[in-house]
Amino acid sequence: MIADSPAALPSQQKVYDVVLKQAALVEKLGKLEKFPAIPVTNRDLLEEAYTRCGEICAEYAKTFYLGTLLMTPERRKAIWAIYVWCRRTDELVDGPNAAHITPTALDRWEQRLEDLFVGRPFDMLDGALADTVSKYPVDIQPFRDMIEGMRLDLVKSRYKNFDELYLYCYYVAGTVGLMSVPVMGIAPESNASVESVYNAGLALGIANQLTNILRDVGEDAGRGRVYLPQDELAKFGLSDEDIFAGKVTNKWRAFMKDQITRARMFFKEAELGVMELDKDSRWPVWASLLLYQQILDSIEANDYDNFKRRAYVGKWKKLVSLPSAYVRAISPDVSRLVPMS
Ligand SMILES: CC(C)=CCC/C(C)=C/CC/C(C)=C/CC/C(C)=C/[C@@H]1[C@@H](COP(=O)(O)OP(=O)(O)O)[C@]1(C)CC/C=C(\C)CC/C=C(\C)CCC=C(C)C
Ligand SMILES: [Mn+2]
Repeated sequence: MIADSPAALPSQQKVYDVVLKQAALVEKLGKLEKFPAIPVTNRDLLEEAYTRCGEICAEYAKTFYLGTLLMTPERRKAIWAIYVWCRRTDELVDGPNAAHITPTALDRWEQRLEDLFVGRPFDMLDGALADTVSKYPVDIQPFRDMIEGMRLDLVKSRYKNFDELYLYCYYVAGTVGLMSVPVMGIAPESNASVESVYNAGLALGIANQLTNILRDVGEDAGRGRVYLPQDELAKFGLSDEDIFAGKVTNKWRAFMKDQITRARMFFKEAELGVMELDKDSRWPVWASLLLYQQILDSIEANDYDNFKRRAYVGKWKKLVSLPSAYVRAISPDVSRLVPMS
């Protein structure tokens, strides 16, 4: 779905405005070139902060961490800093202290974000991100929007239709694409428009989150949450009761097939953008794309039982995906985005 087409959902149009703003920022600053870093008084402390970000990343997301090792040292550190901020944001509503998190706590977290963007970090991990955002054309809006997604999680547990769900997925995951593209960089030889590459990054985030949602249906239901479009459930003769009953029926299989098809469409949209990224950033992105897509295959292999069985990608499959991602990353004949006229 082209986000600026008349058929696009209202939330897709709203998110596309953010994409255009991000792309304009890059064009204003030159094609993803650095702008002057804020002065750092203690370089050792900053290096220590980045190292800690790398350690956290390795602890929580081993495969992804391995992928980042192929990026240039500067870019890898920046991606780690962004990863850690996202992880900490998600932990606020999903971590051990989640029960104590109030909208006020999220307001305070947002204030810290505003401060770090003007060079006043609260702690050393914020310091790493402050340094990153001063070096790359990363805008604050996707970060604010991710916090907005966490706010939504505090008050909302049902989604009327895909329009509402799309906006949620943008907030918690599409934003990650918009934060990462300016660091990963667009290949100097790319003819694609900046906004089309951002759009592909956004699509990868949406695809990943839709996949997460489909994998975690049973787990989320256990917490009273249904991240599935209510109108689409109804179309297949299903309701919340069926989700809580957790029985795999033919209606459920048919519904799931539809949802998986949509997630795959977003992956396809994302694939077009990967080859436009800077050469050394492509491999980790391909790796994450291939790994996440395999979760969808695994849901199918489980005969759509995402109530009691958790779809996962085994160690060997993960390992095999890495060289396959590498081959894609270096092969020039993968379909590319067409330049905008
Ligand atoms: C052109 C092109 C294709 C560029 C690629 C752009 C790019 C790098 C996109 C990344 C997309 C991505 C990895 C999105 C993350 C989506 C995600 C799974 C979000 C999760 C949200 C909350 O969901 P939930 O609570 O339901 O999930 P859990 O049960 O908690 O798992 C998140 C957990 C939000 C927090 C996100 C992160 C911690 C991931 C941050 C990742 C990065 C900054 C690095 C991305 C880089 C690469 C190379 C993949
Ligand atoms: Mn989470």
